[in-house]
Amino acid sequence: MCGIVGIVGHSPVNQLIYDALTVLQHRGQDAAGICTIDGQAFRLRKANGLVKDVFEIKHMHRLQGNTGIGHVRYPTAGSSSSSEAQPFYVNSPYGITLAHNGNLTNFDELVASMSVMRRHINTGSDSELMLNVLAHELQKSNSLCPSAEDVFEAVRQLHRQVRGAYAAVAMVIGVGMVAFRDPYGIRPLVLGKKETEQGTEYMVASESVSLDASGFITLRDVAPGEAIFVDFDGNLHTQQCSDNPQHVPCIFEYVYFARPDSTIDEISVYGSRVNMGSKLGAKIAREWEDHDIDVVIPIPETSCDIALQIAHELNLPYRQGFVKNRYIGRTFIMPGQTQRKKSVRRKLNPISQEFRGKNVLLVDDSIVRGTTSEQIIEMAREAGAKKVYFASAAPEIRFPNVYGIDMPTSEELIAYGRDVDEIRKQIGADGLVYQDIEDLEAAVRQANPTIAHFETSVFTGRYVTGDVDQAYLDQLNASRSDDAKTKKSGEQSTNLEIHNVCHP
Ligand SMILES: O=P(O)(O)OC[C@H]1O[C@H](OP(=O)(O)OP(=O)(O)O)[C@H](O)[C@@H]1O
Ligand SMILES: NC(=O)CC[C@H](N)C(=O)O
Ligand SMILES: [Mg+2]
Repeated sequence: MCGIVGIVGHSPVNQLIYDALTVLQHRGQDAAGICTIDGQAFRLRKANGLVKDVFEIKHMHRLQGNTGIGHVRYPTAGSSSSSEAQPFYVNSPYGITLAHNGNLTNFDELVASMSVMRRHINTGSDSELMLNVLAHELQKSNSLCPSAEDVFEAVRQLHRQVRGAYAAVAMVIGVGMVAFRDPYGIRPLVLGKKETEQGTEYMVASESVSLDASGFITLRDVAPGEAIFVDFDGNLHTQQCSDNPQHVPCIFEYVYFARPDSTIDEISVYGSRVNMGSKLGAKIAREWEDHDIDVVIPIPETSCDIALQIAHELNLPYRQGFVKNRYIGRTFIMPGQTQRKKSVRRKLNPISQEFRGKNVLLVDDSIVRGTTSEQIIEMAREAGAKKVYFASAAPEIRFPNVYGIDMPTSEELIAYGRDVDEIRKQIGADGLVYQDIEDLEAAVRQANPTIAHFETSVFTGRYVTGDVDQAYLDQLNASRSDDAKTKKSGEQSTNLEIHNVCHP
C-alpha cells in the first residue's frame, strides 16, 4: 500500500510534501520520492529508504517550486529496486511525472500495448506502465498545451485500458496537476485546500492525515472514477471520467493500513476500529459465555483501539502488556519473511507482571501470515501467562490480494487450507476467535451507509474488477511469492540511475 500526495501551491511546496509523506510512512517503508516543478524543469529525488533518510537538506534545497508530488512505496509489482521508486517520469509528449498507489491487474496486456503505442518501459513497475498510458492518451489531444477537457479525456481513455486498483497523481509541465481514482474507488484519495494571500492552494493525498500535517483542510474524497485537475493558474476542475463508476473501497484500509486519525470515504478509521471491537467483543461474550479471561492485551500498534473496546464490552481490564520499540517499523509490510520474523521480537517486548499467572486475551487487527501471532503467543507464555486466547478483528484471510497489498499467494497465508481450530493449534493459542465478515462490514459501514459493498477479496476470494482468474493468480504466485522474490533479489540492479542525475 503506497502513499501519494500532490500540491499546487503559491509558495515552495518541498517541506509541505515532506511533512505529508512522513505521516503516510505507515503505507510504505521501502522507498520515497518527491518531484517538484521548478520553472520548466522537474526536480526529482527518489531512493530506497524512509522519508527521513531519503531526503537530506541538500536534496530539499534542490526540490524548488510551487507544485510537487510525492510517494512512499510498498512494492506490489516489479522489484524493490530504487529505479522503481516513484514518482516516474516521461518526456514525451510532455514532461509528465506520476505517483501511484495500487496495483494493476492487466500488466501483461499493458506491456504488450506499449510497442503499439511506441513507448519504452525501463522497469518492471506497473506504475510506469500507467504513466505511459496517460502520456499516450494526452498525446492524442494534439495540443501544445492540453486543456482541462483534454486531460479528462485522457483519464477517461486510461480507465478503459487499465484494470485493477489505482489512486494516482501526475504533473504535466506547463499544464497542471491531475489526480484520479479507479472506477471502484478501491484505493483512497482525498482532496483539500488552503486559502493564502496569493489565492487557493490545492492538495490531494492518500489519507486526510497528510492534509492535516500540511495545514490543508479536507474538502472531500475524490469519487471513484473521478479526475481532479488543477491548472497552473490555480483553478480547480473536476469531472467524472468513468463510464460505470461504483464505490467499492478496500476494507483492509480500515482494518490495518490507514492511520486511525484519517477519515476515508467519510468513515473515521478510528471509529471503524472501535466498532470492530464492539462487534468482536459481543461475539466473544456470546460464544465464550463461561470464559476465564482475566485481562485484554492489544498487540501494538494497530489493534490498540480495537482491544480497548473489546475490554469495555467484556467488562475486563485492558492492559498495554507489550511495549513497542518505536524505532522499528511495521512488520507486515517488510519485504521478506526472514526480516518480518526477526522484527517481531525486536519490535514487541512483554511486561511480565501483566502476564504472570493470568489468562490473557491477545487482540490483533488481523492474522495474515501468522508471523506476529505465533511469536507473540510464545512470548506471552514465556512471560508467565497461564492461558493465552487470541482474537482477530478481521475474518480468516485465505485469498491473495491483487489491489495493492503484497499478499500474492494463498500458500503464505496461515488460514489457507485450515479451519479455525487448525489455525489455533498452529499459532499455539488456547482459544481463537475471528470477526465475522458481516460484522466487519457493518462495523465499517456504520458511519457511511451509502457504501453498499467493500472490496473484501482476501476474505471471500471475490475480485470486484471481474478480471482476476486462476491463471492470473498462478502467475502472480510465480512472480511475487516470497521464494520468487528471494530468487530475484540477487538479480536486482538499480537499472540506470537516471532518476537521480543532478543538474546544475
Ligand atoms: O499475521 P502477520 O503476517 O504477522 O500480519 C498481521 C500483523 O501485521 C500487522 O502489524 P504490523 O507490525 O505490520 O503493524 P502495526 O504496528 O501497525 O500493528 C498487523 O497489525 C498484525 O499485527
Ligand atoms: N502498494 C502500492 O500501492 C504499490 C504501487 C505500485 N504497484 C508499486 O509496486 O510501486
Ligand atoms: Mg500489528
